[in-house]
Amino acid sequence: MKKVKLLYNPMSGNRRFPNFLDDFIDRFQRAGYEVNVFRSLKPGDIPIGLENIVEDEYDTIVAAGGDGTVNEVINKMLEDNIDIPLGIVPAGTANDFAAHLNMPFEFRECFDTILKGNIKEVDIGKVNDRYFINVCAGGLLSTVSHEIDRKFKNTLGKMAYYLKGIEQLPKLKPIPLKITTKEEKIEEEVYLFLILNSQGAGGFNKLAPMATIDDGLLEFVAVKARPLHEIAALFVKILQGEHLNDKNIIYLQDNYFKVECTDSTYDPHFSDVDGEKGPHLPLEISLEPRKLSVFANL
Ligand SMILES: Nc1ncnc2c1ncn2[C@@H]1O[C@H](COP(=O)(O)OP(=O)(O)OP(=O)(O)O)[C@@H](O)[C@H]1O
Repeated sequence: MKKVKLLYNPMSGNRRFPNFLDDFIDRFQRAGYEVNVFRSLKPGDIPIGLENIVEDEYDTIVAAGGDGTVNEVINKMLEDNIDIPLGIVPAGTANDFAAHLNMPFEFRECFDTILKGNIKEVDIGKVNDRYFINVCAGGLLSTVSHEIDRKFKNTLGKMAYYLKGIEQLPKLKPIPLKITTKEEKIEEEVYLFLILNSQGAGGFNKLAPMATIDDGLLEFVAVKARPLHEIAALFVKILQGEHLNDKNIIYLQDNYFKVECTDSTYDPHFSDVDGEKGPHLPLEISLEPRKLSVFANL
């Protein structure tokens, strides 16, 4: 008999996933699977659900939650060399990575998509010693996801990110950055920078319209620190995915970036990694090509 391990975060998104547990078990059992379920009881629990997995014990792992939950799952899988295809159920708020894989947002349809078994090998980013699936960011807006009250996020969904973002605009503070890739070195003051594996983050789904998750490249997008009236129009362009040629944008593609703050007195806050708090600058970011097998609807 085949075996599937489901790990779910009951607090992700609008908390609806637990209502679909019976549907999940029903569909997988009918497809000939024995189902093993792990419920994350508290923040940081997810890796426990993948402890001591024996090689060949499972045929499929399914993670139901947002990007933060998926991040915890893939970190544990890659650290422990668990080479089992991963299905992602977009039960979070933004679900940027699942959106890029075109996974259906209706849960039952998503279960069926996983059962269809279309597997894709995807690139995985690494920031310092942690893996990320989707994004590593810093500056304005990147702390939004850490500051949003969970209730606010659960009720308002993606809108919560936008509202919190607007609330942060008056706090705009440039970060003096040095960005080093294999090819070039750039020094520039920026308000925000993102290093993306897929096309979007935080529900902005066209931040890096050229990105694909198996091209061996990460996309660096930064907004230069300029007076607000100069960059106001840029935000509309960003929503439409038409910002890459704008003079106030830095856009790079590479598989390695070093991001440093050039002013030692400046506190660059924390970075954001897949919507959760990440390390302080400096950041050393690399890409591991086609490192993980995931179920996709592409
Ligand atoms: N039982 C739990 N109760 C509260 N928080 C949890 C629990 N299990 C995991 N977490 C925490 O939830 C966070 C991840 O949330 P997740 O990203 O899945 O949902 P989201 O924030 O709603 O969605 P998205 O990241 O797509 O916007 C992680 O910080 C994780 O440690």
